Amino acid sequence: MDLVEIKKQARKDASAKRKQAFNADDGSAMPLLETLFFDAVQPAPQSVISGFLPIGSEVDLRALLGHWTANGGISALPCVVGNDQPLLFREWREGDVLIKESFGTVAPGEDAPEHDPDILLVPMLAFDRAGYRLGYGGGFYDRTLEKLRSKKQVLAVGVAYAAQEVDAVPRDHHDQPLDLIVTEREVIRS
Ligand SMILES: Nc1nc2c(c(=O)[nH]1)N(C=O)[C@@H](CNc1ccc(C(=O)N[C@@H](CCC(=O)O)C(=O)O)cc1)CN2
Ligand SMILES: Nc1ncnc2c1ncn2[C@@H]1O[C@H](COP(=O)(O)OP(=O)(O)OP(=O)(O)O)[C@@H](O)[C@H]1O
Repeated sequence: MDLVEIKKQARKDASAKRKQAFNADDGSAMPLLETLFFDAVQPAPQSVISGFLPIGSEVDLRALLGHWTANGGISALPCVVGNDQPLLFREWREGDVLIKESFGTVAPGEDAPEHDPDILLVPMLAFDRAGYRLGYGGGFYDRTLEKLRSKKQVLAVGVAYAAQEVDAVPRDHHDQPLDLIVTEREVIRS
């Protein structure tokens, strides 16, 4: 099997596992993840934190991002510019109008200020303890982290249910490792 096939199978397995974890969650997972994140990272007040709005069984960061903006911080969401382009990030607070993009995601409109985030909360299907992640396969976060890391210091934080851990994510040369992974159970530093 080549890497593309291996990744495809891994995505299928990971997707099923994530759905299970999502369905088993009694509502306690996100508050636990949020507390672990803020305790571990202690973001400077001026930090821009990017998250994402959940699709399917992804972790739901809305409360975390809402608490950050309620405390005076800036939260941002990813915007897809093109299939082979890095993501852009635009400021967002609860209640702001969102526009539909391809891939079943929504994003802030062009009137929302653009930011290069200092801390990126990164969605994933699966992760391993070395800090590697499996996404949907668009390569969006790999491209985005490569670009941002060449410009400034950023902290890439993978967020997921603990059950999404695997022994080793199949690795490509362009895969950008995460600095930190936070689940409802623990913080993993790679
Ligand atoms: N919530 C969220 N927003 C995000 C991402 C993400 O992974 N999650 N992205 C990360 O790059 C970017 C959008 N890119 C995406 C690329 C592919 C798929 C995708 O393949 N979606 C599945 C449906 C998944 C589901 O419903 O569980 C599909 O279309 O089959 C989604 C987003 C930016 N915004
Ligand atoms: N830095 C990069 N420059 C050019 N192409 C890239 C880069 N990173 C990834 N790609 C391309 O993106 C595609 C998908 O990569 P990969 O399987 O690692 O995605 P993923 O990490 O699962 O997805 P995502 O980051 O969108 O959640 C591959 O075809 C790869 O060639």
